Amino acid sequence: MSDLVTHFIGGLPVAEGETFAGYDPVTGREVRRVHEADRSVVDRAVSAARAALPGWSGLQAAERAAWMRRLADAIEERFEDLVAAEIADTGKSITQTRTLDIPRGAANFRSFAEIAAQHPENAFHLKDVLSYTVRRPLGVVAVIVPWNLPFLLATWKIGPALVAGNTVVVKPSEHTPGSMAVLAEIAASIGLPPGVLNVVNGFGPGSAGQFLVEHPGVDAVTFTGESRTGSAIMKSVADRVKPVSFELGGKNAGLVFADADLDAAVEGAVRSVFTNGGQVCLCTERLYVERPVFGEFVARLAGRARELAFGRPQDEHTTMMPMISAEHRDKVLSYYALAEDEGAEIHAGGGAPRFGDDRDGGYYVEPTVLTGLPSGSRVNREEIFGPVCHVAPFDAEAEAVALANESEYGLAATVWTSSLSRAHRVAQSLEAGLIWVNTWYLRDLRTPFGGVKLSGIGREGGTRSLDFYSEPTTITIKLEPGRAEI
Ligand SMILES: NC(=O)C1=CN([C@@H]2O[C@H](COP(=O)(O)OP(=O)(O)OC[C@H]3O[C@@H](n4cnc5c(N)ncnc54)[C@H](O)[C@@H]3O)[C@@H](O)[C@H]2O)C=CC1
Ligand SMILES: O=C(O)/C=C/C=C(\O)C(=O)O
Repeated sequence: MSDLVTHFIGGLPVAEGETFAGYDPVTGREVRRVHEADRSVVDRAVSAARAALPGWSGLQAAERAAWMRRLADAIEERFEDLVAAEIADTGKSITQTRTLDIPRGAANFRSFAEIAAQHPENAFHLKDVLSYTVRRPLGVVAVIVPWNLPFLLATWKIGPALVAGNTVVVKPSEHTPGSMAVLAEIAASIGLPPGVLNVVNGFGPGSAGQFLVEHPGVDAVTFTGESRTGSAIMKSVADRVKPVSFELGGKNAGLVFADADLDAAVEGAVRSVFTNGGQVCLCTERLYVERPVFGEFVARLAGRARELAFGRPQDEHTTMMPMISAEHRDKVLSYYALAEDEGAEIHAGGGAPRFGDDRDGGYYVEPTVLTGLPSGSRVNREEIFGPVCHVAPFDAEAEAVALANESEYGLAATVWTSSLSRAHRVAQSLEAGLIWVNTWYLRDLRTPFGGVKLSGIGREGGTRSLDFYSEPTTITIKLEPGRAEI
């Protein structure tokens, strides 16, 4: 990827529009310029996707699946370029990028190629009447994604949208255009038909994001990001009643029971609170720990938080990454200050680290462990999206469930216990779309993925993705005259 990022329209790079700066989160230095799409560039991208639609949707599903496998193979051939692009944009550690972000991108294409083969079509044959459904693509799909898992999240939507016969226009986050620029190069290099995958860059409101979702040639919108943004997008597509699939914010709870394997629960909490700098919608920000093990759990979690390593992304031992931007770092630090104002006790972190080198210009914050706040405090209610959690004690299972459910969000939850019946009972009582027991972020791409309440609308994953990205049409044929119509 060069340090000038262009759009990708109709199979070609398009260098149009003003440019804006991109910054290295590790040092805060400007490292790239990105073209911003205005309405006319967005219009060209949507027109290119529209023009490609008949040819692409007219392919046999197996032919589209073969393209998805080719994309996955080509991603693996350009693996290190994608790793470098993702690290340059986000400051993620090389270990995480090599084991999670980029392999998941290839898996997103490969797995939907397989899942498409199993997508159900129904046929009901009553006496003298045959009813069956065929699935048709929605048309041109707008894919709007955030900066925290740029490649993983974009491909999670592009794969099923394409395999279902749609064409797409992707708008990556303004902070992280790099890996989509490499994917565009990959698509061109394998000869993916022009216009099937298009990429436009820019911001959200008043820029490429808003122009894209509002465009009358866009038939559906899939979005991952903040709940408020989901709500804004919903308003802008309401007039045309476009289908939306939203995976939004979270304020995820983790419940640790006294009968849990405490070593596993502490290590699980380290992963679920601090992975990706806490910048994953699935991260745990509220922990509830049964009182007999509360003190030990807090001390051990705080100790592990202090051990996390703020190295350079390229150092394989690095375990803490910077926040994505100066603005987001300031937002996270404002919550650290708010926690103090609200009366929290800080067991680890609470500020920004100093390095004495060029990383002092970057966007780092300390991994932070808090206690002592009431459940109604803002720190316990609002999504912070940083490496921070609040830990509170509980005395009874029902109390723990009630505390976990005391949230406007309902994306994910974790339960740590050695009791099988408690695991099922509690998991079935939690108001969240995704519940992990004695683990966190263990993914099977065939399962439904998404949240309840402010955390989203609909589910993607497995055939649920294909359900969203296609429309069933029911065809009913009267085979014999004389049957009464209903
Ligand atoms: N839960 C989650 O998955 C995520 C939550 N966040 C939270 O959101 C806060 C804001 O971060 P942002 O990057 O601004 O997230 P965001 O949700 O506003 O942006 C995500 C994507 O939506 C686009 N967008 C924004 N407004 C739009 C609009 N009106 N129409 C169409 N596209 C639009 C953006 O350009 C970006 O590509 C963060 O501080 C963080 O707390 C951010 C990223 C992911
Ligand atoms: O699909 C996954 O594995 C992860 C999804 C994570 C998000 O949607 C997020 O952090 O926004």
